[in-house]
Amino acid sequence: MKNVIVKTQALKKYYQTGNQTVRALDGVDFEVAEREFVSIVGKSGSGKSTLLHMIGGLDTPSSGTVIVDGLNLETLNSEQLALFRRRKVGFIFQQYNLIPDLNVYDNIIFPLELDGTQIDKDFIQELLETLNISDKQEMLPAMLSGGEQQRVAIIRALATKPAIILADEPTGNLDTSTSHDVIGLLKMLSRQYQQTLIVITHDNDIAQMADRIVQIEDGKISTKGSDFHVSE
Ligand SMILES: Nc1ncnc2c1ncn2[C@@H]1O[C@H](COP(=O)(O)OP(=O)(O)OP(=O)(O)O)[C@@H](O)[C@H]1O
Repeated sequence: MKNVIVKTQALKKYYQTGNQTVRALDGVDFEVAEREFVSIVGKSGSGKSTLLHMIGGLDTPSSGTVIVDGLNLETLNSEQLALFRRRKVGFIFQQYNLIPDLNVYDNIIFPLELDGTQIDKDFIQELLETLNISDKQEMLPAMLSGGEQQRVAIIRALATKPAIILADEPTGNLDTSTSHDVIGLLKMLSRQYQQTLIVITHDNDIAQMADRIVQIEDGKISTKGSDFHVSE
């Protein structure tokens, strides 16, 4: 039995808009094992991003518990939560969120500098080479294609050596073949560096690349056809 690195219990997130309550998450019990690659699928508005935000400590639950790598996020103050986000988790979003005025290399090391962390230059060069972008490290993001920008965002997420990578529609802006390449690389790197990978996707082929697919429906983990194991 593998160690559980992410665990949510009776997790709820309700949003109040006017006199309407949106039950974005409505009782989610969810576990991810260390080094597992899980894809999260479900219709638009089903609660996928909300779940990822809770796991990443980007937002707080209405009720329920989120435990990541043995830390109950509820018990962390805002400073500890910021450290948790910077050190434990690597985020990759559909929008690459690169800083336009910084070149590729400086974008990658930006979170490390923010955190005052020692920069492992060899590791960054290895990532740049693996993702075939080392010749572009002095370029500004605007000079890169979408796929290249997303590869930079992936390196930036991996550079801090986080235990968990959380990716929200990371290939939503890319064509199908680039998307599959990018996820293939992400999967390979997460294996290589023994990271846990959670990816939200609308793309069935990408979902199938995971060890396990979890389906969210109306803020709950769907019981039909979900949580099945695609591979060992
Ligand atoms: N800040 C907010 N205020 C009010 N409602 C919100 C807020 N954030 C999300 N919601 C609502 O919560 C529900 C779940 O949203 P969420 O973004 O988690 O869905 P999703 O499955 O990620 O959708 P998509 O695939 O379109 O990104 C939706 O009905 C959404 O409108």
